[in-house]
Amino acid sequence: MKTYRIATIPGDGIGKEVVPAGRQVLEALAATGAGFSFEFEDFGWGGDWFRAHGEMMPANGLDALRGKDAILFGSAGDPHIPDHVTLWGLRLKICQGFDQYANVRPTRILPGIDGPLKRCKADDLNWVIVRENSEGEYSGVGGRVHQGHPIEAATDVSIMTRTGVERILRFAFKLAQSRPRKQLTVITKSNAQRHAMVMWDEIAVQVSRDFPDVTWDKELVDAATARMVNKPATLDTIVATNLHADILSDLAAALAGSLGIAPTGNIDPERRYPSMFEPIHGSAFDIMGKGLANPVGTFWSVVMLLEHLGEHAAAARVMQAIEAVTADPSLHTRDLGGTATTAQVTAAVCARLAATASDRRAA
Ligand SMILES: NC(=O)C1=CN([C@@H]2O[C@H](COP(=O)(O)OP(=O)(O)OC[C@H]3O[C@@H](n4cnc5c(N)ncnc54)[C@H](O)[C@@H]3O)[C@@H](O)[C@H]2O)C=CC1
Ligand SMILES: CC(=O)C(=O)O
Ligand SMILES: [K+]
Ligand SMILES: [Mn+2]
Repeated sequence: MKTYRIATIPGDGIGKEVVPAGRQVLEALAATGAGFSFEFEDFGWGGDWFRAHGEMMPANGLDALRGKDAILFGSAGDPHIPDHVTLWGLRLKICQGFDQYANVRPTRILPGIDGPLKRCKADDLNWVIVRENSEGEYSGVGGRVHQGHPIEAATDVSIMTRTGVERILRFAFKLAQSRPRKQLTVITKSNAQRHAMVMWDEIAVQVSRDFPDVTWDKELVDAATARMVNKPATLDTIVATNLHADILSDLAAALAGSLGIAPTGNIDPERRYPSMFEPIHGSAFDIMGKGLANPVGTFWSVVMLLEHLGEHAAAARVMQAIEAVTADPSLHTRDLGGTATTAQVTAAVCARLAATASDRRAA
């Protein structure tokens, strides 16, 4: 029987609640005759590790992850440590260290969930946002001088390389091609940002020639927000820069009902390194430690993890279990207007997996 080696990194805040819940779902899946097993290794990196060791993860931490089949991540962000220290010290260190350049963020309105758009039917909103995850606005290039003086200056330089832009556009065209509508929207800001974003548009034209069956269009990012709200059905696969897609995907999640539902994969498409799966949300300081976190974003990330491992039947089973649970309003957490706890939703998804396993045995 195949055993997958999975690293779990809960990190901070509600990451410590939703990652153990995600692991429970994977264990329930394996226990119900999935035909494979998991070997988990948990890493206690994050804010607590920082307080003890002065760094968010060990300097050689990537070496401990390198041999894993996948990583399940929670969140980096601690109320008592600056956000740029926590994010760069953990999540971005892993994403950049393992060149996980494609950040894939699907959004759908799951059964039973009441989205905020009154004219949007559930079927009208079915998107995958592809976020460039290695460079652009989050290259980490820049500096700060004369701190505290009137002449203080600071820069965050956005770096776009032809290699980086071409590989993410190629990934996005390929993903669009694999979806039924074969439709891609390339989002930039190439009116105001007249260098790198113009290069991005030009490379899009070049890459599109290799995908003649994909219908594609361009949208500026400001107009794209309005289109997401007013004409959601005109979008399918979307590709955008690191910053733009970060923002658009939180909007997408909210339009589909809650930030707590949305999943993501930080993917190395070439499979040189392990890929990392996480809910798109952060540490949620306002609800951490209360058992209120919606674990669905993590469970859907687990589905993406299973897809990445090639376990398509198991992925479909977990997705069906999630949808059966969202369809029941008594199992909605507070962000969805319900009263269920993280533990109750997790137990319900695990029970559903057990039930479908016995259905399969009976069949
Ligand atoms: N991938 C990562 O590691 C990320 C880390 N962060 C970090 O997290 C910290 C907090 O960031 P915020 O901007 O407040 O964003 P956030 O995503 O943590 O929270 C925004 C709002 O959404 C709610 N929310 C988020 N996830 C939820 C869930 N699963 N269930 C129910 N409600 C949920 C929160 O309660 C809060 O009201 C910061 O340190 C930030 O840097 C933020 C985003 C991603
Ligand atoms: C850091 C962050 O906001 C994200 O990865 O979505
Ligand atoms: K996260
Ligand atoms: Mn974000």
